[in-house]
Amino acid sequence: MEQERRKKNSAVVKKVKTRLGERFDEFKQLSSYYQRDVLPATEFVNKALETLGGDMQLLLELVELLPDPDKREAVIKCSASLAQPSKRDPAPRVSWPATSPSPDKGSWDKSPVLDLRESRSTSASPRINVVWFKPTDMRVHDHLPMARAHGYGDGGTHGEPLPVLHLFVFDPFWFKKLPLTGLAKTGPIRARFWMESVHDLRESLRRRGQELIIRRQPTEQAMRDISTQFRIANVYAYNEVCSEELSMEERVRGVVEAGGGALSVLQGFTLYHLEDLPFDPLRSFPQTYSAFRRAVEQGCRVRAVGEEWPKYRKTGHSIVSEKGRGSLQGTCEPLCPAPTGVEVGNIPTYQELGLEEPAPLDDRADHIWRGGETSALAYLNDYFWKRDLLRRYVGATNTMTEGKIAIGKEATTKLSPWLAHGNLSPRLLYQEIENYEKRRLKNKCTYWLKHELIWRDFIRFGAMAWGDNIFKIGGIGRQMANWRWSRDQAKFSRWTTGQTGFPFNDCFMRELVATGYTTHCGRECVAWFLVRDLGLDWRMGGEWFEHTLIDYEPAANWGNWAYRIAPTATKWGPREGDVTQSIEMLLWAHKHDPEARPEQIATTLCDGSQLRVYSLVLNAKPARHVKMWLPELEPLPAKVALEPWRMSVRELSPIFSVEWSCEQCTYINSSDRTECELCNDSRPLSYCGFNYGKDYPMPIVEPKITKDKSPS
Ligand SMILES: Cc1cc2nc3c(=O)[nH]c(=O)nc-3n(C[C@H](O)[C@H](O)[C@H](O)COP(=O)(O)OP(=O)(O)OC[C@H]3O[C@@H](n4cnc5c(N)ncnc54)[C@H](O)[C@@H]3O)c2cc1C
Repeated sequence: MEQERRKKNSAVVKKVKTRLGERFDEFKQLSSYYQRDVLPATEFVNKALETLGGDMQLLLELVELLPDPDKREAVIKCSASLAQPSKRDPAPRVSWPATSPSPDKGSWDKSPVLDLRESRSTSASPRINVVWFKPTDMRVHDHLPMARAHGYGDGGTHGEPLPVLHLFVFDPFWFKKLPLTGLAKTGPIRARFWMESVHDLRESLRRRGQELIIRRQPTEQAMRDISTQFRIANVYAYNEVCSEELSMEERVRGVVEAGGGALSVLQGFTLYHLEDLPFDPLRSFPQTYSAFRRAVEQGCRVRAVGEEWPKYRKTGHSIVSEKGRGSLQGTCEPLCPAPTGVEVGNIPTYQELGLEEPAPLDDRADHIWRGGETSALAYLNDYFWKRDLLRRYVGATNTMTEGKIAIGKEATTKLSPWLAHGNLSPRLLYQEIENYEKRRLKNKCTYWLKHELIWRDFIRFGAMAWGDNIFKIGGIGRQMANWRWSRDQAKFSRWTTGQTGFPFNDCFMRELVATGYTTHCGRECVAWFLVRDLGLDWRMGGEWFEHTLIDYEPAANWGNWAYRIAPTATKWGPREGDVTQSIEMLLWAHKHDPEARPEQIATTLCDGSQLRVYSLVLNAKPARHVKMWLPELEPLPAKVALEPWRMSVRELSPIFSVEWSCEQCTYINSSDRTECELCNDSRPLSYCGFNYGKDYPMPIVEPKITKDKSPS
């Protein structure tokens, strides 16, 4: 009997689906609310009729699809009474949009404005829940605040079903000027990524019959405005760890509580849950990354993705991998209705945000990122499953394994912009690594990606433990306050524009400006150079990164500067009488590039320090990275492109190994030279059309040159 019913139903579904197209999905959504008791029978019938264009016959046919016989019967009764209009229930308190707003085409600024009612919240105003999305959680998968707002509590229980308003605010806070440099907190490249992410989130919600309400004003003001129209029962949001964001949270809490509601702040962003940590991050945070890693690896588990959502929990489909369903369907359904009568709001223009429109991303970029969960998941699928790159992943912070080079398009995942904006949940990424390990291969590379996510957690929980010290000149242990810091604007400007005359700095800085990204190795090179060699206030570097990075996240940026860069750089030098020390990078390059021979780089090593500064020069043999971002150095042999001062320092000869042959000074040792470069008193500063000092600047500080010192 039941089998027959199912057979009949699937025939009905097939027929009606073709006829109704998108409206069938709407109907399905409505019936899921009805089955979950979010909608009473009368309201379900009213809305279903609207969706079906008033076709009662069709409705009765579709009602047969409902599995629960009581629910079917209630609808049939209700439809009969609806035949007499006078008996219809009064209009529901919270109404629905007749159809989901159609996705914006072309410009995403033209989102429709729904009926805006000027009203003051009263006890009769509709009660709603709010999901407060932030720039760090722009997705629908594995989103705890969304689950809670839609009535899913711990263990998947069903809470009070209220209409849910989804909110994203372009708060002017994110675009205000930074104190030392006067730069906008968010630069144009990251702003574009945000806009794309917001657009994607809005589309994703619309596909679920929801709407993303967008505002451009202080967040607490946005909340206040909403509370003049609705009674806000609960605002659900992810937690913050840095002080300015926490202050914003407190202001929002004030507004919500004044209206009789509550702000529920839920733990997220990290791989591990705060409550699962085997130590109290505020009282006994591990002193070092290694201690942190050992503690979490031994003492806590990673919670499952989206365990709050019954449908997702039940099917357990991968939303990424080839063997799973590969779509977001079921990750966060069914949902409560959206309130209507709200101005939906547009995504602002660059001009409205006070920014210049950015040029398209430079095609030399490691990746042309597009913001949003859709592209994040597609990219992840591509990296893991289609191109199968995880098996040879190197990892951002993998600096100790000789021969490993963390520069290059495939050496690291390039997921940071999506992780930083919450387009991708770290738990989902972790789950996918485990899938990969089960299905394809488990090796050091697959582990290393988990290790990087632990780094990410260390820095984020660290920001809780270290507090505002990560923004202060003295740093985490306040040990750097009295170091000789400078704020020399001319030096800073040469650093930011990639004109210091040190290719290992300049290539990464130019890449950063053009793309919003450079590898971890690049970030460490330029950051160390700023502190150790230029002696500039490290917070100026921090601000530059904050403005420029496409993957900026406050804890990750300031935490890395305060924990990793500034203390190490000031500990090791420069000491009295020292000149540039970051040349150590060349030593590191040697260790990592099997093709670099000691004698090729031994001439420009720093003096003694074992500090390992990485592999800038990676791809050292052809100096690929340097030449890609500093095309003016293209005519130079690789060794000279990496250290152009070889052209001007007699002790560094032979500068060009190619064609060199002067034992007793008669040979023209390179193509355009008329005299031996060693024996010639006026050493030429041009080579194959390259004019040193004109095409590329002389070094901003003197390179430290230690002749004939081989790396240990
Ligand atoms: C001075 C400085 C500032 C930085 N600022 C940021 C920032 O604002 N936002 C940011 O996401 N990363 C920052 N990093 C960390 C790191 O450089 C980038 O996360 C990494 O380069 C991103 O490339 P990927 O996604 O290919 O890395 P992968 O090697 O693929 O790593 C996977 C993920 O692990 C995380 N991760 C890896 N290393 C770190 C780390 N040291 N700290 C925090 N997370 C890490 C990132 O989310 C990254 O996407 C900074 C590093 C330094 C030295």
